Amino acid sequence: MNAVRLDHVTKVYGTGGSAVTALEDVSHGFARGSFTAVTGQSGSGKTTLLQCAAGLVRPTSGAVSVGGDDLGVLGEHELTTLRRERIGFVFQTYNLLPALTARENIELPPRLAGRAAEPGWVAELIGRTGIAAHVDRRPHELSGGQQQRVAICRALVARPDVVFADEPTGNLDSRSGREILALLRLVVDTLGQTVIMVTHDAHAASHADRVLVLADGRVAETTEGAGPRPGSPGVTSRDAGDAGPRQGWPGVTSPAS
Ligand SMILES: Nc1ncnc2c1ncn2[C@@H]1O[C@H](COP(=O)(O)OP(=O)(O)OP(=O)(O)O)[C@@H](O)[C@H]1O
Repeated sequence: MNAVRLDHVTKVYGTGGSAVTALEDVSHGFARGSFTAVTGQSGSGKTTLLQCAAGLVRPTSGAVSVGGDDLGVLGEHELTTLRRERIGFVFQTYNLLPALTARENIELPPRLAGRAAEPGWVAELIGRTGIAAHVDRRPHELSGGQQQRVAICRALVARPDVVFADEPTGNLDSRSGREILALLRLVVDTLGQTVIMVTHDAHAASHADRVLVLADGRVAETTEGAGPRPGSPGVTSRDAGDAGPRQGWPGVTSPAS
């Protein structure tokens, strides 16, 4: 079962002589519970793919589905609702609201949808991402890595079908970047979450199960099974511990569990 599927997606910006084909006939299924990195040179179409897959940009032709629902038949209002309720976003620049505390930022998506956040789930996310001591602070009082953990909690709070991460480690030092990648890995392995991450960084891509390499708007290469699982040499217990609780999340206490 795919969380997200693109079928023959083409996106052309502009018309006539100034037309740019950013994506050309891209077909790909992103399996539920998988971690995919989308990589490729600048201008290869990574952001356009993410925006089409997330319903932010409509393809010129082809179809996109999220959780089995065809985005092409949805109006703007329905698309906005789908993005809010079924898609989580993590950005390079965190995009937290500066006037709100970390906790208020995390609880914002359900509030915007007119619902209260689930207290147990919020508490679990805060605990698991290791930010319990910081939740009453505002974003400017947090480090970049802490802000990105808050952003990951916010992305997960509505239990979305998929989380899109756009260069999530781009603004972080290498240690914080490693911790965030380990955390995204845990989110996939322990919550069964689907993560699609756009990145320039080959090291970041190596945390994924699958790497999609774009070139000139096409899928040039797909590499399977690149990502390390918790307990494997690629994800050290130190990385995983830094990303969350020392005991690990349920189901990741040992590689065999
Ligand atoms: N809104 C737009 N209008 C016109 N052309 C655009 C628009 N957005 C992207 N493009 C063009 O589409 C192509 C793909 O751009 P895209 O941003 O998807 O690539 P990218 O791989 O994400 O690049 P980068 O790594 O530099 O962010 C590029 O040639 C870009 O100039």
